[in-house]
Parts: sequence; C-alpha cells; structure tokens
Amino acid sequence: MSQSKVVIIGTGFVGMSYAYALLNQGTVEEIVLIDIDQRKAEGEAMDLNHGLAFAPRKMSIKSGTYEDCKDAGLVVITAGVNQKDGETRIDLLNRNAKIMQSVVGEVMKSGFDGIILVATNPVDILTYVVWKASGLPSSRVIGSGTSLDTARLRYEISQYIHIDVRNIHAYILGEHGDSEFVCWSNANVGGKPFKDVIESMPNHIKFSDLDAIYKDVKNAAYDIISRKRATYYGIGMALVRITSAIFNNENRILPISVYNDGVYDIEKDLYIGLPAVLNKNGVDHVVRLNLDSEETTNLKKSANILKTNINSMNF
Ligand SMILES: NC(=O)C1=CN([C@@H]2O[C@H](COP(=O)(O)OP(=O)(O)OC[C@H]3O[C@@H](n4cnc5c(N)ncnc54)[C@H](O)[C@@H]3O)[C@@H](O)[C@H]2O)C=CC1
Ligand SMILES: CC(=O)C(=O)O
Repeated sequence: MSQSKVVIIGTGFVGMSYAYALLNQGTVEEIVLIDIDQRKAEGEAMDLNHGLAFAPRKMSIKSGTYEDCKDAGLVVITAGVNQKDGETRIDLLNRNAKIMQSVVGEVMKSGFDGIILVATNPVDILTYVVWKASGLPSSRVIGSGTSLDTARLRYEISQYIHIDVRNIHAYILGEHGDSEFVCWSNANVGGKPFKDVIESMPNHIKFSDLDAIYKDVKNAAYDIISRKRATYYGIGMALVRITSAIFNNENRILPISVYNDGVYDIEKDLYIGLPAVLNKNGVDHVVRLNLDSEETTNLKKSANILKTNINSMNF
C-alpha cells in the first residue's frame, strides 16, 4: 500500500477545495480524482497539475478509476448533492445514501484496504452507511464530523477575545448538524479555563455572548449557502488536517465522526462527532471528556436524532 496516496471521490466544490489545499500544503505524494462526470475530474486534474511548478513538493495528480483505490492509503468521499438554500443536511440523506452505497461498492471491489474519510452530508449518518457497506473495521471508517464546526467556533471566540485562533481550545460535539452543541465546560485559551477567560476580559466577552457564538457556528453553513450557494474552503482545510494526522501518524486528537463503541453513555451503534486520537491506523481511541449535565443531555439528544435516522433506513 502506498501510504501517501489519496483518492478523492467527488470533484465538486468540497472535493476540489480539499485537493487544492493538499497541493498547496504538499500533504501527500499522490492524488487521484474520481467523479461520475469523468471529464470534470480530468479537467480538474489538468488544472491542478499546472500548479505543481509552485507547489512545496513533487506530487502526482491525475484523474482515475476505482482501480486506483487498490493501493491507496486513504479514500475521501465528497460525492453527492449539497444543500440548497433552506435545506437541512438531513434532507440530503436518502439521495446521498444511495450514492454512498454505489461508491463504496466500487471502492471495495478494487481490493482497497486503507482508511475511508467521509465528508458528504449528513456526514454522521453517511459515515455509518459507508462503514456498513465497506465491511472495514470501524476504526478505519471516519467522517469529518464536527471538525469544521469546531474550527468555526475557535474562529468566533478568537474574534471576541483577540487571541490567535490556534490558542483557542474548544469543541463542537455531536451531530454535524442542527443538534450540535458547544462543550464549554472543557474550553480553554492557552490552558486558562474559558470561564476564567470571560471573567478576566469583561471588555471583550460576557457569559451572555455564548449563545450568540453558538448560534453563529450552528447557522454558519446556512448563512454561507444563502450567500454563495455552498461551503468548501473551511471543510477542504479540515480534511487536510485529518489527512495529515493519518499519513504522519500523529496521534492527533480531532473532533471527527467516530463509531460510538460505548465510551460515552449514549445510543450505541452509530457515528457521531467526538474527540478521537487519529493515526496511521485510523481511530486509536475516542477521548472521554467529563461533560456537564447539560452537555450530557445534548449529546444524548444528538445521538437519538442520528439513531432515529439510521433506523429509518432499515439497516
Ligand atoms: N462535512 C462537512 O463539514 C461538509 C460537507 N459538505 C457536503 O459535501 C458534499 C459535496 O458538496 P459539494 O462539493 O458542494 O457538491 P458539488 O455538487 O459541488 O459536488 C459533488 C460532486 O459529486 C459528484 N458525484 C455525484 N454523484 C456521484 C457518484 N455516484 N460518483 C462519483 N461522483 C459523484 C458530482 O458529479 C459532483 O462533481 C455535500 O453533501 C455537502 O453537503 C459540504 C461542506 C461541509
Ligand atoms: C455544508 C456543511 O455541512 C457545512 O458547511 O457545515
């Protein structure tokens, strides 16, 4: 297996923003692009190759077929429909679940034995669909989960307190969708508990601002889609972060969509956004945070919504 080969399935806004970020950051040695619209994938590969002269490293980029998955370390699924203005992510479920099943069938026929990362929405439920259809261990099937939402949260907080976003440590957990929530109890800025940060910066942030921060994060996709029809740069970079954690064997903790194996006391047999340690083998383990009672309730609510939707699909 080539450990540094990524196959991207779906060369739309998200797939290509990811590919472009991979190229700019020199994250992998090989990128293969697949789309049901083969000519689009070909055109995208041609265009990206013309940036190689300015890339930080040598890379191979081409359009390909499912045969190319055989020796790939990572397959990233970004194929499927996106939300129209006013649609929720869950509204996409039935259309995209069919696409996942056909795509994964083709990936597995190639002899693929690596890690699958799903970004297509509704990402938690579709990651479950992909896991079931692939027959791979749950540690090797993940979704982007709340990685993008968490990046949005960190950005929002940084804007209030004027501290570098990379010093803001706070998670959005649960569904990548309308029932997600902020894990305020574990948030900190450079090691200082967030509660203390608020108390020490009354001119910048108040406890009463927290709800507005949460709502801005939760509604960010709707707000962007109503303005420019789709979101893609943020998720492209989040997918690169996850990719680096895998190929560089980082043991990095990221809030991604993982199989709930009982680490949290919520509905079992589902995928949901939780902090997980990620390395070259996929998920090493899910990190158990001490949630407060409101967060525990919110996580359970989110899990129940995901479980109800999984059950509606007759798995
Ligand atoms: N997880 C996250 O945080 C985010 C997820 N998304 C999701 O990513 C997905 C893709 O969004 P966009 O790139 O904006 O959509 P898009 O419409 O620009 O691209 C989708 C691509 O998938 C291809 N495709 C469709 N069916 C296929 C099949 N059976 N096999 C191969 N390719 C196929 C299409 O030809 C198209 O090129 C959506 O479900 C969207 O909701 C978007 C942003 C963030
Ligand atoms: C579309 C989507 O899932 C997002 O931007 O969060």
